[in-house]
Amino acid sequence: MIKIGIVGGTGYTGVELLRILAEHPEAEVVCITSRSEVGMPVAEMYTSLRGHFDLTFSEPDVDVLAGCDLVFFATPHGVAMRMVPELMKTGVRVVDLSADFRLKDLDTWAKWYGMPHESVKWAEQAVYGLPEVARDAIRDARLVANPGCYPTAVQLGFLPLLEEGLVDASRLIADAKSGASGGGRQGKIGMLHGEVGESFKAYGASGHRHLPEIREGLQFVSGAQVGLTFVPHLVPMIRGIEATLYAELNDVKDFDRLQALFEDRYCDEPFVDVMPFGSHPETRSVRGVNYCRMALHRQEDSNIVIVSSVIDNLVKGAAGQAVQNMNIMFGLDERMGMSAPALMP
Ligand SMILES: NC(=O)C1=CN([C@@H]2O[C@H](COP(=O)(O)OP(=O)(O)OC[C@H]3O[C@@H](n4cnc5c(N)ncnc54)[C@H](OP(=O)(O)O)[C@@H]3O)[C@@H](O)[C@H]2O)C=CC1
Ligand SMILES: CC(=O)N[C@@H](CCC(=O)OP(=O)(O)O)C(=O)O
Repeated sequence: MIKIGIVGGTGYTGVELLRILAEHPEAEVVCITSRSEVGMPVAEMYTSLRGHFDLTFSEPDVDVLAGCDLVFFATPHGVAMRMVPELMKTGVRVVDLSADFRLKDLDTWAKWYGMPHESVKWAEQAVYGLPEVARDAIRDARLVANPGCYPTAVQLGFLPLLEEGLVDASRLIADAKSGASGGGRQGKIGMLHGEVGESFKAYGASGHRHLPEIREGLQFVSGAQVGLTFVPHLVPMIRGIEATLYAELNDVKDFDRLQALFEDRYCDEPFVDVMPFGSHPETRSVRGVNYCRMALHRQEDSNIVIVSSVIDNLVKGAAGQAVQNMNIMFGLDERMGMSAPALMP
């Protein structure tokens, strides 16, 4: 059994990790931390986990975490980069769900996250954990930077187009919408039901911290400079992201082969589902599961490719992708612990 530690176990991604790992046949959670709930039984705080875990929350402590094979950080930005250097000395492997190790350009990281990076060495060594791009590197990684939620939905949708150089990479548009659980569990006025319910708004339209992450990832696969307009929106639902993506084909004749291109690119990917041309993927079709489901569209004889891509922000956008990465790192079947279909309706 892989001995697992979770730092930040009371948050939304922490409890989602527990939900997935409860059914994982090769993983045992031995340590789960929360500074505010020390001594509280996990199953008392999250009654959905009654009968699954006999664990209590403890203080984050590197000496205790050192007894694990793998530690997940499900903490706000800035926490992992301070604990990882000490933890790495013990031989533990890490999957960080925060953004601390996602960017290679640390000046850009400091600009968007409002603090200097404190672990340059591990930022260099971390592997950006999008399995559909970096599976081989993830297998041997000591530290995996789990991609962000919007970046997962957006990159997977654009990937085949950019890898083949079929579109103008300087004029990409991503119009993305997220449920409120994307903002985490800590109290923020903007996330209250009275603020989010029966309302719908764009935010971060003049710049969001996921913009440089998406751009860096897409530049890596395309080998070209990427120009991206990315606008996130908050919708009155709890889970789910839908990203509508727009790209201009260099040669309009390529439209005829796009569906086959997407199907071929993802045919061996256990968690990417390319739907028939013209379908409309729904966020509820991925609720609670690790899938990215997508479909292609074209309006009349336009040269604009439209891709609609959906994920559950807490699963393929966070905890599920983190477990997928763990499975790869430990040589397990990537689907292990995540084979059930989504809840419907
Ligand atoms: N929500 C989402 O959809 C997604 C989130 N992420 C990222 O995952 C990370 C976790 O997100 P989420 O679960 O939503 O966050 P939450 O705010 O819901 O939970 C944060 C957790 O971290 C703990 N924590 C806070 N500060 C510290 C600290 N200084 N040291 C140790 N533990 C701390 C908290 O417990 P306590 O304060 O008691 O210690 C809590 O358990 C974030 O970086 C987020 O950006 C990534 C993709 C999607
Ligand atoms: C709806 C909402 O507020 N979403 C969050 C993004 C989700 C997240 O947690 O960000 P990371 O993927 O970088 O960790 C936001 O816009 O800040």
